[in-house]
Amino acid sequence: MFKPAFQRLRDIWRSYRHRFVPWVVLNLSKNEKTLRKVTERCRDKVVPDEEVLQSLLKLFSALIRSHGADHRELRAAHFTKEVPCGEEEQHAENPVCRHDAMLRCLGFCIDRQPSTLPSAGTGVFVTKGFVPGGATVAMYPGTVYQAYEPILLQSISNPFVFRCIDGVLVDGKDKGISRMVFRSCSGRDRLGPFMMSDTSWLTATPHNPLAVGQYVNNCSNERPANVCYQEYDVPDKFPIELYQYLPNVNYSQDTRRPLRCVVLVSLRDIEAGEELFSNYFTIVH
Ligand SMILES: C[S@@+](CC[C@H](N)C(=O)[O-])C[C@H]1O[C@@H](n2cnc3c(N)ncnc32)[C@H](O)[C@@H]1O
Repeated sequence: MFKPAFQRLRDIWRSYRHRFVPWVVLNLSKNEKTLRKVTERCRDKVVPDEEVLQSLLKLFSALIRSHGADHRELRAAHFTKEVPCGEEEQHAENPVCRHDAMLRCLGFCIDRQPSTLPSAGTGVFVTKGFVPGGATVAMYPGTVYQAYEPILLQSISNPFVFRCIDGVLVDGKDKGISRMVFRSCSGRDRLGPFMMSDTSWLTATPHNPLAVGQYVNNCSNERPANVCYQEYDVPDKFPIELYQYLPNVNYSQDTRRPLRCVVLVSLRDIEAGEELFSNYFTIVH
């Protein structure tokens, strides 16, 4: 009698698609109507991986072009003494340029701002343009831990640990030990001149403007979800020079599987000024 009940409980717990423990445990009962139910794991993807890939390639290629163009323009200006020495790097890292690239390529901009929900801290908003349904709106940055890898220290009081459907964890906290781990793994994986991940999501001005998905707040009965999480494994054909914009890195160098990223996809059209809300609880039957 006891065993089947226990097993049922264990199965329900394991079937939670995404868990931000312990916030989920404390808040699930208040927001039961917001549970997202999916009948099969493979049906959970709102858009095909190829569409996610095309959006990322479009944005990252524009970012790399605008970065190069900034450098060229500034170098020229520098020679004609229009730009004082030392400002070149500053301009090339200009967030306005990156947001322009995003607006041109994807048709919208997103950014962090204080949430519209009381006591929910920071949230993510569409600040310009228009997001059509089915668009890749944001990325969830962080260190990727396989299900069997230890994360105990990093997970203590950490509301940014995201659990994928297969038990892979992504630690998106930009402070403390989580920050140190990300920076160290990112430095380790550098391939000659190529950076294999982007550490700038740890700052207020990420080079990849999509990499703020860890700040998206949970929906409520009054504020339904307008985005959802979707796993995305980086394919072999991903251009090596564009890895520098990926905000994820494997905790272990020996991981023998494609790099796991998590993207947020829009569930409907979203207008400028709207806050993004995801669903922290999804049950896969
Ligand atoms: C992944 S973080 C999201 C970013 C967070 N808003 C911040 O400023 O750090 C998850 C935490 O955000 C807060 N949060 C998310 N959704 C919320 C909601 N609907 N109402 C209140 N707090 C929320 C909770 O504190 C939760 O532990």
